Amino acid sequence: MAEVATLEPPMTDPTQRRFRGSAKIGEYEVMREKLGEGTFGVVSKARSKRSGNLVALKKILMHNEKDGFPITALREVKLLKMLSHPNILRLEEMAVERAPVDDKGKTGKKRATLYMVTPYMDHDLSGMLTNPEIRFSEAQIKCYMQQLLEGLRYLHDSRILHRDMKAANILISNKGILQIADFGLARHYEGQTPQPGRGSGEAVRDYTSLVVTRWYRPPELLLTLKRYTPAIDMWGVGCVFGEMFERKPILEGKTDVDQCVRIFRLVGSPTEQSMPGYSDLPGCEGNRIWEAQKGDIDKRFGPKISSPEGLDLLKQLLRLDWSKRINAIDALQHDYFKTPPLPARPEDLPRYDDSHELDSRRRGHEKQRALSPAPAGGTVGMGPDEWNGNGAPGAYRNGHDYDDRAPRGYGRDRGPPGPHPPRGYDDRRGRPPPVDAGGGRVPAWKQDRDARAPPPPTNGHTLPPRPNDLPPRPDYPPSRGPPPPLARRGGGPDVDTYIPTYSSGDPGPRAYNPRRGSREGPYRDPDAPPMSRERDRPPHRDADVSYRGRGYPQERGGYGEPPRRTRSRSPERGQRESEARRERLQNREREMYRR
Ligand SMILES: Nc1ncnc2c1ncn2[C@@H]1O[C@H](COP(=O)(O)OP(=O)(O)OP(=O)(O)O)[C@@H](O)[C@H]1O
Repeated sequence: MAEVATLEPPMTDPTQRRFRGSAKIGEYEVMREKLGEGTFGVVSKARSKRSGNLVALKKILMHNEKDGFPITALREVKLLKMLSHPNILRLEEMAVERAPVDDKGKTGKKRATLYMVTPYMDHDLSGMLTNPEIRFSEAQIKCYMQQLLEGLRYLHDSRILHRDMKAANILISNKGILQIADFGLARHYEGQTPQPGRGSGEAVRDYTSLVVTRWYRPPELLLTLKRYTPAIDMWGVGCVFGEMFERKPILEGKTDVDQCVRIFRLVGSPTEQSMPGYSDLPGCEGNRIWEAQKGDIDKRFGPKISSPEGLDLLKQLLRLDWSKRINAIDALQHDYFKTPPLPARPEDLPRYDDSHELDSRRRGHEKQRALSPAPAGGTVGMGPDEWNGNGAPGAYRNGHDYDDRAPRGYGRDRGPPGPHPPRGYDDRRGRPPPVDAGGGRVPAWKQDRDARAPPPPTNGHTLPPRPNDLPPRPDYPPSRGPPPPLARRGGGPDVDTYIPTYSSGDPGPRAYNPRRGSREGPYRDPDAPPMSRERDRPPHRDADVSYRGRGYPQERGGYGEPPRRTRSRSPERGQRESEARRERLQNREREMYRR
């Protein structure tokens, strides 16, 4: 929360009404139950009885009542309250629905439900692009791009990283106004604001790299750069720009490895010239499968983007070198916006029937395709990390192999809409995910009976892709042979695998220095909570904590199986241990939410 408190007051737009305060939910009449849903909110369409205006009510889901108000929602509310710009969704007020009272006038343990009230926007970009009745003209694309860049310029100038730039988070009204929404992953950043002609500048501290929906995630985050800059949002803008021409996400990676392969296939494989410092990034070790990619961006987008200026802007947004990737200030000055057809005026744009991402999912326009989960908003910095060997496709969601039956959303999977889950699967439609006996969230892999436990974490080391993650053979030169054997390290199934842990005597990977990568000392994830004492102690086979955060030989069970216990424990001791473990996990989770 500290980072929010230190926010400098952003520039304000006097034409925007400011945050009002709180209202009662009874002041709104719900018109449509569900416009959209995410992990922390179900969004409904409503009308204000006071003003008659249409609004969107985002219900803040409390997955774990014990933990109180979700930190992501708190962040979102705090940031939105401070922001004021025509291209940023405005938070009008919070609406409260009091917990139902019983005969004695008591609410019991139930808490009030909170809603974020924002102006109703007729469409989101993802919904529009999957609506076959909507076709964008080039002037219209330019108009939307200009507004998107204006919004981002304002955000970055206010030292805010959005960290979840994607088409579903870009809202558009029938007046042609575009607004950036969903600040659940946004945060304040330290460092210089972007300056004209100077990219996004240098970052001054580390943040978690587990942000941004995979299909929109920039290569530096896929390779786990932590000292990142607003350039991560600019990559997302590039993806959205391309999407407006192809009418579907341009890089639909099924795993993080596959995502990289697709990126490099589009823009060329990284070299020290095109992406200085890439080979020092933690995610690069052992993953050299992309060396021969050339890049087919001209061939792919040349015919679709009619002007060379448009193609150039796309290339500058999708630049591998994050320090040189174009910033919003410069992008707005790009010749693309100065050459005919000139950007349309918002008020001249056509009006359409409402289009939301959820509608397109319902209409079945989305093909059955890979979900591309980004980290849970609430689990930023948590959860299995593919590069760390847990990276089964979909690992954020179900902790093991990619499974396109799984529902969207659990653990705030920030992927594009997916197919509906099978009956009986908790699809979180307004319901919280299952909780375990201790009130904690049940790891997704535990919810799915067929799922194996996730593979062990690897202390922040990069592991080569598992065979299932590998792209088809042509991308993997046979001369290289199969990927090297997996280094075994790390912990059990319910561990926050994002936290690097080392057994004694194992220095672990060394720290990455983003200023040309000197590697010094044991690597420690800056976003991780302090190491627990257990993890600093030498391995102890029997206790659960002993295999958590430590390697165990492959022959002991392969992926995901913890080592077998060799000594029996008394039930009391077992219970004590599991309570202690639960408490540790909850503390860790709380710590993670705080980041
Ligand atoms: N003000 C609004 N007007 C109209 N629709 C909206 C509005 N706000 C959100 N939506 C719809 O709800 C969807 C989800 O909203 P939002 O991204 O804020 O929720 P979320 O819980 O953070 O979702 P996710 O976890 O997928 O990011 C949007 O894609 C959009 O379709």
